[in-house]
Amino acid sequence: MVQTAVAFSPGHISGYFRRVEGSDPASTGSIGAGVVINEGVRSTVEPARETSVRVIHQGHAFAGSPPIEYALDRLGVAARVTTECRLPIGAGFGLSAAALLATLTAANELFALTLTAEEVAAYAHEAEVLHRTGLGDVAAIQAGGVVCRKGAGIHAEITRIYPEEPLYAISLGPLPTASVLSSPEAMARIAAAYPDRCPRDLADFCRLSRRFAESSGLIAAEVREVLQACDTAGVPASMTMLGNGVFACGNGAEAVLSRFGEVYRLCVARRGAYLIEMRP
Ligand SMILES: Nc1ncnc2c1ncn2[C@@H]1O[C@H](COP(=O)(O)OP(=O)(O)O)[C@@H](O)[C@H]1O
Ligand SMILES: CC(C)(COP(=O)(O)O)[C@@H](O)C(=O)O
Repeated sequence: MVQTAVAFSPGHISGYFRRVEGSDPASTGSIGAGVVINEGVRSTVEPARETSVRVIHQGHAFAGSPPIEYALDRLGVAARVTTECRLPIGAGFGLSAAALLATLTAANELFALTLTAEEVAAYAHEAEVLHRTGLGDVAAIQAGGVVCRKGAGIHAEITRIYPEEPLYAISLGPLPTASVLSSPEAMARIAAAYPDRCPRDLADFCRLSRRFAESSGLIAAEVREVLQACDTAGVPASMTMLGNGVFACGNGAEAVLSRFGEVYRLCVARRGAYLIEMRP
């Protein structure tokens, strides 16, 4: 009998977004653009009498993840879950969505729930919206690419391009997504800053994101310092939404960012969440 399922989901860097308020969680979300990245969350799921989640990041383990606990409950299953990631949590890399998608993808196989990938995404999206940990990340992560979401929710029209070039990112600390999504002032500035067009390529994505970040009022002093260094070096860069971090692309990006912290070299993901293995 199979006892363990392991799945992976890529993360997502949001560059710009606008909240869309629907009549229920399924129709609530955001429009906007972002990049699905090859780094994300690996989740190991085993059946258990009661659900528990262990989050492992850089050798440290933390207990609990309300969105995952909620989503497993919605599926009517109980499991012992271990998530692992290299990128920092709460830093705008869409890891809450990745953790949900990886865990639910594994749970679907482990418990033979026979959900389609869209149904898995629907449960993950609901958990994100209800816990205010994300709006458009799950919709984006359903497949890879530089993503432009033209409507809210997982069934919205989404265009994707797949550039080969890498992008680079650093984190200067967390910015809890719920704290921004719960602030009417911040949400009003964000709505007014929305650029209202899709990016043509990765450099265009960086530029549109930067214009949005500038008018959103979300740029903290330490993020500003990194962006200024990128400007001086002629490197297109912006802020990871929603985190105190910077992403940048093109020649020289890695060299500039490395002056401020550990640089993550990221590629544009080719696909969404997938099962890695089932083992006894
Ligand atoms: N790797 C992970 N494993 C399990 N839960 C996670 C993980 N990453 C985020 N979460 C959940 O999401 C919450 C943070 O959400 P958020 O600030 O949106 O992070 P991010 O910007 O990384 O998506 C965490 O408190 C936790 O409940
Ligand atoms: C920006 C955000 C609302 C949150 O993203 P994160 O902090 O990475 O969970 C995202 O879900 C979006 O709608 O674009």
